[in-house]
Amino acid sequence: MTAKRAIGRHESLSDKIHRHRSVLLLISIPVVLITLVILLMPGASTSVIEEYALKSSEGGGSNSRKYAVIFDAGSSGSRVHVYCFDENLDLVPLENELELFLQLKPGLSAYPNDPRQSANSLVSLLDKAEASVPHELRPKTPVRVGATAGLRALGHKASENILEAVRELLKDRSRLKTEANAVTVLDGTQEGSYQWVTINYLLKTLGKPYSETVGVVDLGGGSVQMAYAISEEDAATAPKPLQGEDSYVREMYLKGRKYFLYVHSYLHYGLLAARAEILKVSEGSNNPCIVTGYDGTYKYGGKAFKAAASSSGASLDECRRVALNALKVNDSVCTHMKCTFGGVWNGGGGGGQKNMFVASFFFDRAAEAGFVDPTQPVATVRPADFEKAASQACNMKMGEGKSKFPRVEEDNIPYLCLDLVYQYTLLVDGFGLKPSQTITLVKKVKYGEHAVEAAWPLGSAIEAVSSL
Ligand SMILES: O=c1[nH]cnc2c1ncn2[C@@H]1O[C@H](COP(=O)(O)OP(=O)(O)O)[C@@H](O)[C@H]1O
Ligand SMILES: [Ca+2]
Repeated sequence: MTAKRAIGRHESLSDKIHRHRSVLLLISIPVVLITLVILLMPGASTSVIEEYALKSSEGGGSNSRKYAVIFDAGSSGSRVHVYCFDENLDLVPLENELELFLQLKPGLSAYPNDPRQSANSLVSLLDKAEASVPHELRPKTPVRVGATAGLRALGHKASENILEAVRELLKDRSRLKTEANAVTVLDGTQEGSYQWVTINYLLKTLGKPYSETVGVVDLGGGSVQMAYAISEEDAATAPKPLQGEDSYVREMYLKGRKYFLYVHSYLHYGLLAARAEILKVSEGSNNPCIVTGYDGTYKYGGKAFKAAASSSGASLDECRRVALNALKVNDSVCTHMKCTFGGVWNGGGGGGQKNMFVASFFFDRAAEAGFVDPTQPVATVRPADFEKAASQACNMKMGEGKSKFPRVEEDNIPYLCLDLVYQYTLLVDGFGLKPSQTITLVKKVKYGEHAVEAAWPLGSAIEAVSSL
């Protein structure tokens, strides 16, 4: 042992290398090989650097992230959307999705005489929305509450009391930033133009010529909106709105381009409100739109309407006549070049109306009627598909509803003929689309790998963060 140690003490470096040459060879071969591969592969080493640079700018970029919390106080329910934008105003995922989206029923207008209770119905949405915004960004994050047809129909006093209670709730319970006018009843023009911005933003058509943008129709419960971009010349000759009506054209500056947007909202012509309008036409007697065998009452906006099938059953043709009557297509004066219905200017058509993205109840009823797949975000259909489904629904008896239309909700069975006839009539006789024209029914729009709700709050969020 001692001898060996003595030898070791006097061993030179070259002796050591010689003695361990096989081990050193074993280690050095892979190291040399890896180095060679890195040096020979073009761009390999720079891609490592780029990836790092990307990561570090993402880290720094999170300071320039902007969140927005938008409440959609709709007539049939309340919803909240939380979005996060980067410095280029692109949507950035929050956890796994591009937005936080939560909803509940009923809407604020279900509590017309109790503003506090109405406002408190938003508490669970508010708490979850606020929790999804990073702590330090909350005081900088705008929160907006936009109420639509439900509060519009309640009238100024009752809706203002509810909105005041909502303002109080936000002040007491939340650290989010409430700008002046953050809690309001949206006018129909705002609602329609936000919807147009949402869809065109998600389709990445903003910034392109107006004829490459798409038009939108949004069929809510209480109101329906149509919006599409028109040429500057057409905008210049737009008729003046009637007394008390919103202007027909809005100018918007988006992604470096000026757009002239034709937009109109029809209060009382959302799907649930239109049922009442159609039942009013038959004034307390039987109605040819009600499914054969049904005898009941339809409640809407605090009023009750007789909803009873006629003894001969529902009829597509007769229901069409009643729907045309309710829309006042033929018996209202059109003082403009061309009207939709109720004496409203139709916007003149053109390239911005070529592709129509039709949302909300159009998608939902088409899915319940079975001609659209509810698991897909969009579907291409024709107005004629609504008529075809209507003819089946108008020919069935109440008891056949579940087997003929397995996806229809129980409460909607008596009104399926009415709803589908109304939707067809609104598109074709109201908005003047051809029965054979293809339209896109839309629930969500794909944006990169994700899909985002096709609803007006994104348009409002973009406006809110653009001014920060
Ligand atoms: O964010 C959304 N995503 C998907 N569908 C929505 C969204 N918001 C509203 N809708 C659709 O609109 C329908 C009701 O409209 P809403 O309650 O908003 O009436 P309103 O717009 O006339 O006030 C819902 O049944 C639903 O189909
Ligand atoms: Ca709505």
